[in-house]
Formats: sequence, C-alpha cells, structure tokens
Amino acid sequence: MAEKRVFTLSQVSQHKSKRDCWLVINGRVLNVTSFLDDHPGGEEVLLEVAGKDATKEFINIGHSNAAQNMLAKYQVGVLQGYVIKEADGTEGALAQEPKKKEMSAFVIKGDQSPKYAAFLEFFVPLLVAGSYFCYRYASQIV
Ligand code: HEM
Repeated sequence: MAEKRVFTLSQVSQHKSKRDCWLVINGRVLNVTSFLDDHPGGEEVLLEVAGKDATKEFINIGHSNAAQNMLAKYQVGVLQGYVIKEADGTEGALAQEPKKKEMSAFVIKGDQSPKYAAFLEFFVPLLVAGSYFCYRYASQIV
C-alpha cells in the first residue's frame, strides 16, 4: 500500500540526483531512483523534473492507465496539503450522483403529459377553423 508520510516540496527538492531521485505526481511523493533505468521515456526526462512537481509533465505525455497504476509502487508519501483520491475513483462517482437524479426527475416530469393531448390541443382547433373557411369558400362559389 501507498505510504502516508507527509513531505513539503522543499524536502522533495533535496532528492534530485541520479542516485536519489524523487518527484511529485498528483500529490504523491515518488522515489523513482530504481525506475530511472526502466522508464520507457528514458531517465533524462525524469531527471529534468527531479525534486519537483511533475504532474503537468506526466499528464501532458498522455501516460497510459498502466503507467498511472505504477505510481503507487514508487510512492513514499504525500505532498503536504494534498488529499489523495483512491484509484477506483469512488469520490468522482459520488459527486456525479445528484446530477443523474436531477436529470431523471426532469425526464419523468416531461413524460407526464401524453403526446396525443398536444396533438388534440393543436390540430383540433386547426381542423375546425379549416373546415369553417372551406365551408365559407364553397358557399361563395355556389
Ligand atoms: C513514476 C512516474 C512515471 C511512470 C511510472 C512512467 C511510466 C511510463 C510508461 C509505462 C511509459 C510507456 C508509455 C505508457 O504506458 O504510457 C512512459 C513513457 C513516457 N514517459 Fe513516463 N512515467 C513516469 C513519469 C514521467 C514523467 C514525470 C515524464 C516527463 C517529465 C515522463 C515522460 C515520458 C515520456 C516522454 C514517455 C515516452 C512517450 C512515448 O514514447 O510516446 N514520464 N512512462
């Protein structure tokens, strides 16, 4: 499991060498020293952001889900002030729930008046008016 030790960015910035390389991604403090040789994108990119918050860079590359799941393996703690969301996204699903309810209530409300009622309300007066004018026109001709 991921560690819960809390580090400040200034503490992380003291680990920026090839032999001791830390960085921050999404509030997780990662010790990627052992990963430098194995990183498919090369060690240089990791060393460039060593000791820093590399969240932007990590996201901009468009890392795969597999890469994102690897983060926990290198986590040594969290950045001060961050609340780490669980990988299964539970929080996000809960946040969306009220919206869905609101939407379904809206749809049910809209369905309450049957469609034929609208048809009758609109077309019956039109039919009556049309018949009247046809009658007037026909009686003028005769
Ligand atoms: C512990 C942190 C990281 C892990 C576990 C990781 C993992 C990976 C993996 C698995 C790939 C292969 C492609 C994929 O599956 O997405 C990859 C590619 C790459 N990564 Fe990372 N990465 C990390 C951090 C970073 C950071 C901070 C940067 C940039 C500063 C970076 C830059 C790249 C680049 C440039 C590639 C190559 C992309 C390509 O060839 O299209 N990575 N990384």
